[in-house]
Amino acid sequence: MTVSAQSAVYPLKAVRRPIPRVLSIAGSDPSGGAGIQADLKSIAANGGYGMAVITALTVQNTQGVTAVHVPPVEFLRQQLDAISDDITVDAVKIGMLGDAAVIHEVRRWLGEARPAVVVLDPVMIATSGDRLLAESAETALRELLPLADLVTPNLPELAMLLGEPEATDWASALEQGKRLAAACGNTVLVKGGHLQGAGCPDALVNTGGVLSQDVVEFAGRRVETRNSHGTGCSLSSAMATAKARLGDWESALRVVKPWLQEALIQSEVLEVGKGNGPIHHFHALRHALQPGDFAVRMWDAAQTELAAIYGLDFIQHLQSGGLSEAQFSYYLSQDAIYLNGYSRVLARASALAPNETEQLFWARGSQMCLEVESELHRNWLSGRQVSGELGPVTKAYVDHLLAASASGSYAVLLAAVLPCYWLYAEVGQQLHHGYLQAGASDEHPYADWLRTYADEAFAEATRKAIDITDAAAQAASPAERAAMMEAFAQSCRYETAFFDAPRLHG
Ligand SMILES: Nc1ncnc2c1ncn2[C@@H]1O[C@H](COP(=O)(O)OP(=O)(O)O)[C@@H](O)[C@H]1O
Ligand SMILES: Cc1ncc(COP(=O)(O)O)c(N)n1
Repeated sequence: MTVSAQSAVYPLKAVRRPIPRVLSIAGSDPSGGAGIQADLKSIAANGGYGMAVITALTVQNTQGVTAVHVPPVEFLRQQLDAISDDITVDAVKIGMLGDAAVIHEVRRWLGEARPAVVVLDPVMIATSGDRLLAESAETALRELLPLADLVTPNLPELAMLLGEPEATDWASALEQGKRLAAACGNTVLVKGGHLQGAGCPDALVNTGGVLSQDVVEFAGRRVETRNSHGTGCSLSSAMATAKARLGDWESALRVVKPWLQEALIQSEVLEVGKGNGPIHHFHALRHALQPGDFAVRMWDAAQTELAAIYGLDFIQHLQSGGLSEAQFSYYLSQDAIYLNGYSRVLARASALAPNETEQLFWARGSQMCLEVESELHRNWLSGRQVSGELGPVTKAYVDHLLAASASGSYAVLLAAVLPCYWLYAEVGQQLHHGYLQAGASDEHPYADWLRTYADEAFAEATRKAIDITDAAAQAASPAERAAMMEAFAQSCRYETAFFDAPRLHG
């Protein structure tokens, strides 16, 4: 009994490879949007292991091709043989071939290596209009077509291969596709990219009964973009990969077409070149957060509140010395109450910390809060008339921190406690700087207080707290990160409210 690749129980149409080894035989585009550079990205983005044998070098950017260099064909032979002598090639994509000698060499190799899947993108002219295949090589290219399982011409190439005028509507493009498929005995992917209109269809065409119908159409929306450099290269290498992974052309195009459409939609973010830019092959990849990224996001989020804090009467009057004694006393008394609650929350961060270093850091922070609290009572509040009653903003801020500590997420709790370090250190440094700029007068009514602000040890602790929170964000899930930003932003708002509370409640 021979083992068939087709299972009677499960509709497998061919042996499928989870990570197919896909070889691109194509030209190089140094700008990275087309040719082997696009192929390797496309193969990887579609789940394959990419390899590349270079047929030709181009001098190219998004604006066009200015020169082509075809290396000695003997060297091409060595590259091809080196691959097939060592590696099982599950699929091959053939792109720019340059001239007839290259085509003959690739033809020889295909005959010997007999890869399971061969996709031929009959590249002749680049999107920019520049020739990528010598005119004299067109006949050799036509003769190569029957060796491919799938041919992916664009409409001008389809017309040239048939020796007919270019199709200007979808129906005649499909008719041409059928004629080419019948002539070559393989499957043709007819592409609608060069037509006008809101739609951008593609179709698989085979008149030999290989597909579920002779013509299988895949509708698609046309993306309004100039970034179409390398779409044909990317499509053909993605199809080679997806065919080896999924087993049949229809399943392959069903996943590749939406991928390509999204790559066109998201191409704008790349900002590559002044001409026809590349598509975004890795649009589906969520980039891992790099160290420092989340700190930058938090800093950006804090800017509105920082500006609001600097604009507050309390801060401006504290700086100028015009702040009323009653408001300053209210601020100090609420600070003492707040620090007691904050100390408990930092103790909770210490309890949740994943390692001893962080455990110790937050425990020290917690202890420091209690020390500053008693210092406030001893040196600042003892001689003042203050009620010591819990104010509404202090209560709301501490409740918010307690809620964050009850969330059970270390990362969310850190995001909630961070503004008290960061914004306080920032505002404190600005106030201290302003005090020094104004001459650091001993006559300033709040001179003693302003001098305490330039505490390098607190600035250092703040930097450490930012780094720890940033690292926690890297380890967090996207949902947890969103909760972190929310908790951080809310604490920033409470920082502003805390500085404004003496005006309202003092
Ligand atoms: N503006 C567009 N919007 C959506 N898909 C497009 C667009 N331009 C091209 N495509 C798709 O890109 C692939 C390549 O098409 P095409 O531009 O016709 O070939 P080539 O890049 O070889 O000239 C096809 O799948 C086509 O449908
Ligand atoms: C090296 C090389 N190969 C192929 C193309 C075609 O690109 P497109 O996919 O835009 O038709 C190109 N511009 N450069």
